[in-house]
Amino acid sequence: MARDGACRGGVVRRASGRLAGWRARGVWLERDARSFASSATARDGSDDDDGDDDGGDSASGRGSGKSSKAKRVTSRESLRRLMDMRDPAAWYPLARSMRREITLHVGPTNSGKTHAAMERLKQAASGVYCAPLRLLAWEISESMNAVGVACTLVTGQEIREAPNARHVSSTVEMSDVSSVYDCAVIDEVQLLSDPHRGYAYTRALLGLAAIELHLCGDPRVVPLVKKIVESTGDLLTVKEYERLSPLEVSSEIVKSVKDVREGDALVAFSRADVYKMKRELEKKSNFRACVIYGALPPEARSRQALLFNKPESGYDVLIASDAIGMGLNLNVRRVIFTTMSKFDGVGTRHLEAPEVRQIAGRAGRYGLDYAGGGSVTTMKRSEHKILVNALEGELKPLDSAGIAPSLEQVEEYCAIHRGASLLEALQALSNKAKLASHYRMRNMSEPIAVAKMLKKFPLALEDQFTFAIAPVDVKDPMVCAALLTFVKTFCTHGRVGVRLISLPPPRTPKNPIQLQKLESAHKCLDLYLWLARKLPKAFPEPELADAYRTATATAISAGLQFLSTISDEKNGRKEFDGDTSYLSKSAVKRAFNAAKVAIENIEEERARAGLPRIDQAERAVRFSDFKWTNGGKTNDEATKLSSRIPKSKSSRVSDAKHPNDQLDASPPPPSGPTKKSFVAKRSFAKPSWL
Ligand SMILES: Nc1ncnc2c1ncn2[C@@H]1O[C@H](COP(=O)(O)OP(=O)(O)OP(=O)(O)O)[C@@H](O)[C@H]1O
Repeated sequence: MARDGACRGGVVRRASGRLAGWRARGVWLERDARSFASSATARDGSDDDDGDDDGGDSASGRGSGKSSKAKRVTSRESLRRLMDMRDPAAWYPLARSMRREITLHVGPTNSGKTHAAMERLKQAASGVYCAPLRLLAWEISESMNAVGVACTLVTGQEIREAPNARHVSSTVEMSDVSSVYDCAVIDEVQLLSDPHRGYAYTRALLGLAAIELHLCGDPRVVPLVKKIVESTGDLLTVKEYERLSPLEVSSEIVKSVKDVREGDALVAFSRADVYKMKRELEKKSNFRACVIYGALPPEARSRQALLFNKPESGYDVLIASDAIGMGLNLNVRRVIFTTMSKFDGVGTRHLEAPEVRQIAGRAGRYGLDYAGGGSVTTMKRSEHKILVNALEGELKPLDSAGIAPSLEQVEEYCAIHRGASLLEALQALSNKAKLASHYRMRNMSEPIAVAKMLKKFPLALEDQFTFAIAPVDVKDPMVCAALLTFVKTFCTHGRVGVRLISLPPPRTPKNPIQLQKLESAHKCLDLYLWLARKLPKAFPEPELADAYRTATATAISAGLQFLSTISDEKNGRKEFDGDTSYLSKSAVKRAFNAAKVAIENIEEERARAGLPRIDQAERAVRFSDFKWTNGGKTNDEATKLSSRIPKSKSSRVSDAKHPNDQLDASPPPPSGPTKKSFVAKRSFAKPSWL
């Protein structure tokens, strides 16, 4: 209880040094809180084991039997407590020491609920905005800074500090539950129920220590939030909103791309379909199309949105996947569903009503050109009825919020079951934990699949856990290969250079295949940056990775512009006279040159410090032991990992929730390669692949 007292004292004193909170204390409080519930007993139990081994009991068979029975009882009790996750609210003592005023803003898309919450946030002396996407976290930090509210950006990959900032814009996974804020906003709170990311929303909702907490989401979330708030003892007010501009279902079916008009957004559900539609449109009409889909880096998505929104850009039509459903303010007149079905990793299914509403709601955005009224329709007459039903019917309320096992719980499980692996711990915690009826365990198929692959590596438990929860697009073999390369190099050298990733040449991509390679490279660099934040000593080149990432995103954006098959003459528009400097071929070259300069600077610094050149050793791994790409063929192990992810119904990943958006996964584990990892390395035999 002494620790509890310390936490509570911290509230009154008001936490200082918020960024330090992320870096050092973010996990501590959760760990601390859980220890009230369970860890003490577990630790005591294992200490007893040691005592018994060299104690007098060994001389007496009877005494020893009694003591091992006692140990078994203690272990069972520890396990029972560990598996009892019915009250996650108790994991956040700082937030529990307050009576927060929670306002739940609910309404359809484009009803001004986020706007209302953001107005409160701007007025507060200190605050935090928790975004569902990195793109949105960036946009909010920029818009806050633009109106004079200094706001720092925190995502899984980067921290951009604004001088004297008392406001923070972060992705929900990175929300800081260890500091006290005057105001906090959680956007798109209905994602509480998302099978993959819901746990991060639960953590933010239960853990944010904000005097005023604003939740924005769709009305389906009301009963669930009420239920959760019952357990926290906070004050809850629900505010309902109506759409600010009308949205009608148009009876006009868009039978072919010839019927497409300026301001239309065509929605398809795969990258291939997006490009197919773009080719067809540009062949048969005078329109040029922007594209937006989940695998595009946030910067590229934002630039495509900018081109589409600017009337003089020559890009009048948008072709997008369901990635447009969230986070972009798009000047859309009409949303056209090219299909009402999508492949979700298991099979082809009809779109669910909430998905349809989220996407359709992009038309007629308040404050933009078509605010007078947006419309929505389909390309197939047979699917029009599905659209109408999806928009008109009652929606089922959400009934459960996500929860995920933490590193501390995994460690505790392994302490109780001596010798248990990460895989066993994850499987047991995700299958056997006892939860209240309004919580459900996060879909663990991806971390479990990665944990299986990691079993053969000599890693400490904590490092294994970090790699297992790393945000990896498991559908992309190049990214899976990058993860394996990183793990292997980490085990052999303890230090991982960014140039292990074979970057495509600094050229504007000429076709969707070249573009796809750049997209994959961008995801690998994102992964490196994420790991660099968790294990900074082992991944020492975040600046370099960031320089490459910027260059790659620039090349992708330029590629998207130059991929248009339609000429300016045919388009009848003059060149976009806005800021296109970042899109030109020379800008791409400049960005790649900046990356080269960054490499040289890093090497010079290392030479001055008497350190060996980075990567000499890592290069050896890359060229001999591990071909992660070879003439376009991907590494076998990576393909295996990619194919091992069970395609269960619950593992559906909508393109709107593309792993690119999820690159912040899970709360940050303590940073730096742990001492334990090196202890572990020494105690393991040389791995067979060396
Ligand atoms: N009172 C207002 N004054 C000016 N602009 C507003 C106001 N309310 C909303 N807006 C603008 O209307 C648009 C939609 O608002 P907002 O994003 O808050 O809606 P929302 O209900 O959160 O929708 P979504 O869930 O689709 O993001 C935004 O561009 C926002 O800036």
